[in-house]
Amino acid sequence: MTALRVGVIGTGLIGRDHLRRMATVLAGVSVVAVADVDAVAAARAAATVGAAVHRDGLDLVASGGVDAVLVCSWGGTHEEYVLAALAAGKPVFCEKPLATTPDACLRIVRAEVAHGGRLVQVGYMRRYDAAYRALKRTLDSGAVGAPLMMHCAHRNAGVPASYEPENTITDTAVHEIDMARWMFGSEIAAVRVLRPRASRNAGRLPDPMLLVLELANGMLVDVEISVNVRYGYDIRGEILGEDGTVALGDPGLISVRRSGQVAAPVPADWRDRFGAAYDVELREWVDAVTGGGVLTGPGSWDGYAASAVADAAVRALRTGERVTVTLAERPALYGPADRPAAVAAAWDVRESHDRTAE
Ligand SMILES: NC(=O)c1ccc[n+]([C@@H]2O[C@H](COP(=O)([O-])OP(=O)(O)OC[C@H]3O[C@@H](n4cnc5c(N)ncnc54)[C@H](O)[C@@H]3O)[C@@H](O)[C@H]2O)c1
Ligand SMILES: O[C@H]1[C@H](O)[C@@H](O)[C@H](O)[C@@H](O)[C@H]1O
Repeated sequence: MTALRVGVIGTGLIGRDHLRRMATVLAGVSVVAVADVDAVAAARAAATVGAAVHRDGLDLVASGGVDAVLVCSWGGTHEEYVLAALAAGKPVFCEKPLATTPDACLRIVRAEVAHGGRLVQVGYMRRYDAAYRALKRTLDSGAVGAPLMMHCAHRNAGVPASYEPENTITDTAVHEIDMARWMFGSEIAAVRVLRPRASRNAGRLPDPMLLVLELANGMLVDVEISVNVRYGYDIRGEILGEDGTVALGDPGLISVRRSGQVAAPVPADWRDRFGAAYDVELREWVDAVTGGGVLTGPGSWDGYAASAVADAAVRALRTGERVTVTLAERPALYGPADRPAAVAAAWDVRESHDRTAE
């Protein structure tokens, strides 16, 4: 079998990490081209894998030698490259966010629908993380009963100086927004943002904050966002069900007991915490693209829905009000919204009780 020939646009932190992954971890894929507005960064990254450097991203997408594209540039540039890949009929894996506004995401959704089949996957890697997958398996088995609430924390040791206040939602909380839709098979209907006093490390950022997501199925998901905790990268989640709870475990591989204390390592950053998830994510994407092209990962619709919720949350942050989320009509291409069996069963029972009581 010939290897999938991939071009990577954006050779910053995650672009280089995916480059290394495709060159040294995954089979059946070869990075043949890179592009970056920073020509020095592009040349340096290309040299690590023996890839060609393209003048710009659009030139890379159009290249006959590139079968599929990875978009790892800044969020504001994603739309142009994803639309170009769709126009060329090439599969495209786009790092989150799919685009920076719901309208831009909808333009991608419409272009994909016009193409007539799924070509886009968005880099929401938590869906590939062993711990989140175990959480979902346990939930779907019915072991803790119908879910009522989920408590999450998303803590970054720090963020780049370029981080704008709304990036705490559009770049950071957007992972929990996607995760909640996937975990519970329900859209998010409304959002609120609460803020305690700011951390002395906050600078000009709204740090920390608490998002409260109201799901269409009646659940609440709360998310603490802290982007300057200094001590490491800390991702938490606990689901409260009607019959029990299930939580993400400690990601550290070891714990040390010494001098009357227990110590365990905290991941340094997202590469440390989610490295294995990115491996699975890209392996499944390469397998799907080379094995007939049926993409099952998060797609354009998911990217759009996450962006619509993030947009509402940014308004909630600015106004202090509860903001409802209104989604466009879901095209048939993306199938029916997922409903995990346990959730569907619980709500069907409740609806029939409600009807009996009337
Ligand atoms: N899934 C995750 O957990 C995860 C983790 C990190 C970053 N990301 C996402 O990946 C993207 C990149 O993040 P990063 O941390 O690697 O940023 P980065 O700043 O380290 O790298 C971005 C690169 O894109 C290049 N670039 C900017 N505009 C370009 C353009 N028009 N054409 C080509 N190249 C361009 C920059 O020169 C830079 O080298 C962002 O959308 C970010 O949200 C996702
Ligand atoms: O781009 C990064 C990345 O998406 C990480 O997974 C997230 O924890 C960070 O907050 C964000 O800035």
